[in-house]
Amino acid sequence: MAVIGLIGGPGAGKSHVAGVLKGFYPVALIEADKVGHRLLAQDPQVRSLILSAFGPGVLDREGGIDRTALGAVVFFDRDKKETLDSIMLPRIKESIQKEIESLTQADPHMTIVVDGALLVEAGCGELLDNLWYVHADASTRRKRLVEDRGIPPERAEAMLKSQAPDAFYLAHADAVIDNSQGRSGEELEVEVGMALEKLKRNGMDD
Ligand SMILES: CC(C)(COP(=O)(O)OP(=O)(O)OC[C@H]1O[C@@H](n2cnc3c(N)ncnc32)[C@H](O)[C@@H]1O)[C@@H](O)C(=O)NCCC(=O)NCCS
Ligand SMILES: Nc1ncnc2c1ncn2[C@@H]1O[C@H](COP(=O)(O)OP(=O)(O)OP(=O)(O)O)[C@@H](O)[C@H]1O
Repeated sequence: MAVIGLIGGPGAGKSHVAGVLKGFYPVALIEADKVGHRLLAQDPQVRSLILSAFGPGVLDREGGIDRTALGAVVFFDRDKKETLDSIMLPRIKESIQKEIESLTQADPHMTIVVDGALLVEAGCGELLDNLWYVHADASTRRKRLVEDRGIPPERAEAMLKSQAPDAFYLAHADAVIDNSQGRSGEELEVEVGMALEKLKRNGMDD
């Protein structure tokens, strides 16, 4: 059994690498973004804290949290992003921990992959056996966010600026997966396979 965390900036390709892993190996996937979306949509305490911190401008017509509006506030203002992080990250960690526990109970030998940009900031390091930094240069990431994901350029730029620099990720990573533009699918698959092999050799997947 091993729990692998995938970290990296927006557009680096964490979800893409998670997809490669899931396509080739029997792994369970936990997506931290989806955990956050669920909390925003379903947790009344989260809704109330967000409303107090950011005001009614971040609500949609039905009274739910409008993620586009909330992103427009926090990606452009460091203090507000810190406020959002203080509300979300401890709860995201708690949900991920519960999910890991229930997956492990169902199958103690399961390999679990957790995809999340802010796993280190959320204190999830202690839940993970191995942390992989998915890396792509800033211009590739910018291009992917704008062209592949349809995010407006100013918002993509603000998202890139609101995350930690390369040095932070490198300082915490056990392995680096290079997902730059121009790498072939086969190269990426080999690199992912090698990182898994290394984990096995180090006896972390028992
Ligand atoms: C800010 C929100 C409302 C924007 O929603 P939206 O649907 O537009 O974006 P989405 O959730 O798909 O996030 C896209 C990417 O933005 C980056 N990102 C998200 N939240 C943050 C943050 N607080 N700080 C820095 N980058 C972030 C991540 O790389 C993420 O993959 C949303 O991302 C959110 O609720 N963030 C807080 C939850 C969180 O911390 N998620 C990361 C879990 S590790
Ligand atoms: N190696 C690749 N080849 C082709 N397309 C890729 C590759 N890696 C990522 N992409 C595309 O780039 C976009 C961003 O990738 P992805 O969603 O995996 O990034 P992410 O790191 O999970 O981003 P975020 O933190 O914003 O969730 C997606 O549309 C994805 O399909």
